[in-house]
Amino acid sequence: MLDSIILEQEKAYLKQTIDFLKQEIHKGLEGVDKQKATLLGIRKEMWEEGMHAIDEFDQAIDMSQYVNMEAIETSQYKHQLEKVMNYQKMLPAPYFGRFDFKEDGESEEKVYIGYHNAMNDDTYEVLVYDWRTPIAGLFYNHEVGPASYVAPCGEIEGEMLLKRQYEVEKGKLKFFFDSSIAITDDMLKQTLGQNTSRQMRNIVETIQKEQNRIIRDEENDVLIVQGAAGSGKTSIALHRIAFLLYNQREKGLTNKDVMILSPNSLFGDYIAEVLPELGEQNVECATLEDLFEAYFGNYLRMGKKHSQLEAIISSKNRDRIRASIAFKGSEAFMTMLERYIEWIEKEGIIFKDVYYREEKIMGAKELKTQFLDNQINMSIIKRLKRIEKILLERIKPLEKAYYKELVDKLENDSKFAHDEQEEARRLVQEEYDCFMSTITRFTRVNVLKVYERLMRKQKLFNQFAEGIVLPEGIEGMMKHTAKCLEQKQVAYEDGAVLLYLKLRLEGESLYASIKQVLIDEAQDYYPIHYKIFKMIFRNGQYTILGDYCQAIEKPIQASIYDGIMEILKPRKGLQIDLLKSYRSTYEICEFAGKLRGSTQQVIPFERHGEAPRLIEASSEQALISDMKQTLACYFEEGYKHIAILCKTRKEAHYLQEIFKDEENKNGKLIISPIFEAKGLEYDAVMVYQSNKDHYCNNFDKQLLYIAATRALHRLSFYYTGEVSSYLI
Ligand SMILES: Nc1ncnc2c1ncn2[C@@H]1O[C@H](COP(=O)(O)OP(=O)(O)OP(=O)(O)O)[C@@H](O)[C@H]1O
Repeated sequence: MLDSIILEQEKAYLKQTIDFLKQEIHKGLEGVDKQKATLLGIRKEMWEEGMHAIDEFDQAIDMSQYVNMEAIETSQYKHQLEKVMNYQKMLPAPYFGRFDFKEDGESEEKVYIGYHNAMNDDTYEVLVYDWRTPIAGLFYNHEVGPASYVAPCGEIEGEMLLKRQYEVEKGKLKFFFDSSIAITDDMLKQTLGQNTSRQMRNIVETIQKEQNRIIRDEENDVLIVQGAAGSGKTSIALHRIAFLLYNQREKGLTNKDVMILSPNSLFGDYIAEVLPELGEQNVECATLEDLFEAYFGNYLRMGKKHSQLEAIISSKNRDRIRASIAFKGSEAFMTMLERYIEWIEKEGIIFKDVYYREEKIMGAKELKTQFLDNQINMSIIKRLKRIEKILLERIKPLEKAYYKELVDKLENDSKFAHDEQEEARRLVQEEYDCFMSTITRFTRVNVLKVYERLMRKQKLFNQFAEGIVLPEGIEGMMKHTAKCLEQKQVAYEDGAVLLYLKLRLEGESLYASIKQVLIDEAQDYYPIHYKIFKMIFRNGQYTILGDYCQAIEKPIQASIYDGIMEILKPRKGLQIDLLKSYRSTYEICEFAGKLRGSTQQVIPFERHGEAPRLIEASSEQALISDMKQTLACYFEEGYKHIAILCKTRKEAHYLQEIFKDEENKNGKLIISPIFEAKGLEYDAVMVYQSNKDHYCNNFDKQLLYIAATRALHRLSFYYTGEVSSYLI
């Protein structure tokens, strides 16, 4: 009886909300049309009043009024349009949750939570609260009982009397339940049980308490999140952006002030839908390679991260490559680079007396004094540019005199039968070019050459290496690097060094306006990268998300985050660990736990499925045939995104050829090396050739961990010979 009354009440509220939304959409669309007409009118008038031909001061003042009016109207128009669009999006399911909250000393309030606010502008009644409002935080943070939240006016205390979740589809209430009496989170289980899609989905309706804390944190300038595979790090990053864009809009934060540093360019595509789904515009997603390009343009290209990983996995020299990468990214090497930069400043630039024709313009000593006079902390390159400018200023009168002298001379030369002035200009230019080529020998710095010099000159290198433990085979590494740099071949790890040197020598920040930086797959970066980020995003707050167990080219160490705070030096910083994993079934998660090279226990979400399978085959042919059979079964079971993961790109090409006809109209088959699947997920994963020879050391184990944790529902390993000992 009581239940049916509640059901009727809920149905009535849903109808009331939908009616309200429809009415507002209708009104809004009319308003938008009118505003559009007004705006077009203003723009037309502006044009007719001669905006295109302002030459009087008064006219400019008149015009500025039009410009202001136009800006106000445009902003109102955009706002109105946005509201209509949000309401349209809300129509099929205006909210997904509710709680009843009784603030101390006030009456009880029903708070419905949805993707956006729905407020009656006449009565100020809020029918639905945006999930990002302060009060909505209660929904994610509290069960029934005493509860409080921080509103702009301070902490509000009270009691949560009821907490309810809804499934509304196409405007119809399908079901709802009170979560205070639910033992397991049914809604989350249902969501996680679905198939994955090509693109990442939002998790607004089921954000967990520990995730919510990170999404809503506004206190810390640097927030480091260490989380197991599938703990929701990437999802959190995107929801955090949506939260910050909503809550800091008034402080002026826009999508242009936010940057995601992603592991590869495909990743940007994978997450592209989430922010628009949440009603926000996408933010820029860049890789380290993109940052490099922004600074070096077309002059230089750096190698891709994937090529680096491929080299490590496939090369016989993998230990040497690993050692070189680790060293070039280390604090120790940066100390050396700093010593080198100091040396360049003090001794490395050889100034020479400068002459214009015969006349001395500036002596070497004066040049050096000018250069070292650095009261406003200018970068080396800027100071050199300043010197270049001074020198050019000084030769200007001499050039003029020279030009005059030449014209006179040519005019008096009866044998000269051409245009004297043109000839004089040519000769002055010639002299100028000669002057420039002399001074630019010390006023211009080529970063590539600077780095190459360090790698080529052993004595110089040793001078800066004092007290630093160098890796074995350093001479070979230097020679190899110098040779590559000479040929303008920049490996991924050398790209970072060049970027570091460029930023330090030039001191230019192209991204100083970025206020929020989100770094995903943080375990892939070295101290040098964080120093680079600090220089590039000098005004940014950072959210750094990673899992040290998903490193590929370096050993598993929980300490990888230690240096980050030191480098970024936040006023306030925090590291949070996420131990619960949501992506995979309980069985897959447990299985993957064995591969996770850490003592940190991961807590699987209680969603059960088939245990991962190890399938032995007598030959390669049999193995492929087994895989084909399983693939067909997986498609049959309704899985839509299936991946075959292998160790190298070469294997991936081989498998792509073999499986080229296996594409299924019911789903998609993706074949890739494990390192390319990082950060992504599939309904089912099959791992090719997971025998002992293929996966034999700790780094291989890390690859297997990444592979296993990509699977949501099904996981199987195929091998011939003996299975890798890590899997049993
Ligand atoms: N609160 C949640 N509600 C619903 N789904 C969730 C929740 N948290 C995580 N998920 C789901 O779990 C999966 C893993 O999330 P995500 O990719 O963000 O994790 P991750 O920590 O970045 O993983 P990895 O380190 O493996 O890249 C996704 O399918 C995501 O939708």
